Amino acid sequence: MSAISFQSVSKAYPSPRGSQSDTFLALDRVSLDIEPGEFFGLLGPNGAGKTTLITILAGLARATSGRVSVLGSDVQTDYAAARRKLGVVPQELVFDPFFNVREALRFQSGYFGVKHNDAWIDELLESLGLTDKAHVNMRALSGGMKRRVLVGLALVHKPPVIVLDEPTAGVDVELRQTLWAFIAKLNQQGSTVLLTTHYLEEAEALCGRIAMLKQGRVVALDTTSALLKAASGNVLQFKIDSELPPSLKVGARITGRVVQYPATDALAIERYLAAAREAGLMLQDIEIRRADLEDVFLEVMKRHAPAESPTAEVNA
Ligand SMILES: Nc1ncnc2c1ncn2[C@@H]1O[C@H](COP(=O)(O)OP(=O)(O)OP(=O)(O)O)[C@@H](O)[C@H]1O
Repeated sequence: MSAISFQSVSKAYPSPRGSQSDTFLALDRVSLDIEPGEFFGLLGPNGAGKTTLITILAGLARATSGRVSVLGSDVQTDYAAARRKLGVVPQELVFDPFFNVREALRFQSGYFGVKHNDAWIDELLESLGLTDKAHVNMRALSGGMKRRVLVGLALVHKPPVIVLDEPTAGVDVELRQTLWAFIAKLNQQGSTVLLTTHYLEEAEALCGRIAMLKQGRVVALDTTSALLKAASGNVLQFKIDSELPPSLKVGARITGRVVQYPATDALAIERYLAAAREAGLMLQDIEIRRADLEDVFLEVMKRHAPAESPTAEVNA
């Protein structure tokens, strides 16, 4: 039985541009099965549909069509069972301003019907670096601290499946490390983790398997190592003070002074460098590195070049 199963999930919203009968497909027949114990990454550019998929998984929105289940419990027809198996760390900082941290955790525990949970709550506070904030009102916490509490709230009922929607957005390096150490430990102990993030180095380090979404469709799905292997191979990287001639811009990614040129083989790199020399360019800090997940991501997104926004009629 899958830990999380999305079967041909579509979500249509009223089209922002069109007439009333037009719909905009935020998700287009997404099918994914995440196995128990996996650390799974869901990646995609802004607006790809990641949060929509997680919102449907959490039972907070209805899919227009398709089925979603958590460890065999359908999120619509068996909502309470599915919800109990799931711990969701939402992207937005939502919290009750009247509680202090410990009270919020106790309240959430009660919501899931878990009694005498103080030992686990203490462990959560400790693991998330919140012990000295236990009696601080939620209103008085910094953004990063609130995010730690959100993680605690999601885990308070010891769910076997943990969903993290951009948990490290706006979070300092220290908390990221604490958070990942804790989540990795829970994963090693058997929890399934579904993570969305824009920090691709985090996804590369943590996730065993990755799906990439674009415009509501799954455009890549494989193990992280297979995705990395299938990538171009190497990236030539250098800095430059002048403008690149148009011929050298083809296939290159330019960020300020830094130019990155993904290449399948050494010959392509040699050719590029020779052309740069011929053009009289002064390249600085030249290095050749292995393609990383960010290179793979950009390559996949480019391969699935922008299409018209998908519009379709989907049966409710
Ligand atoms: N309630 C809504 N009504 C209409 N359109 C919506 C609604 N919620 C999301 N959308 C649209 O659906 C698409 C997918 O949005 P979603 O938030 O799922 O993307 P995302 O991949 O999570 O993006 P991000 O990385 O920016 O968080 C976007 O085009 C968004 O504008």
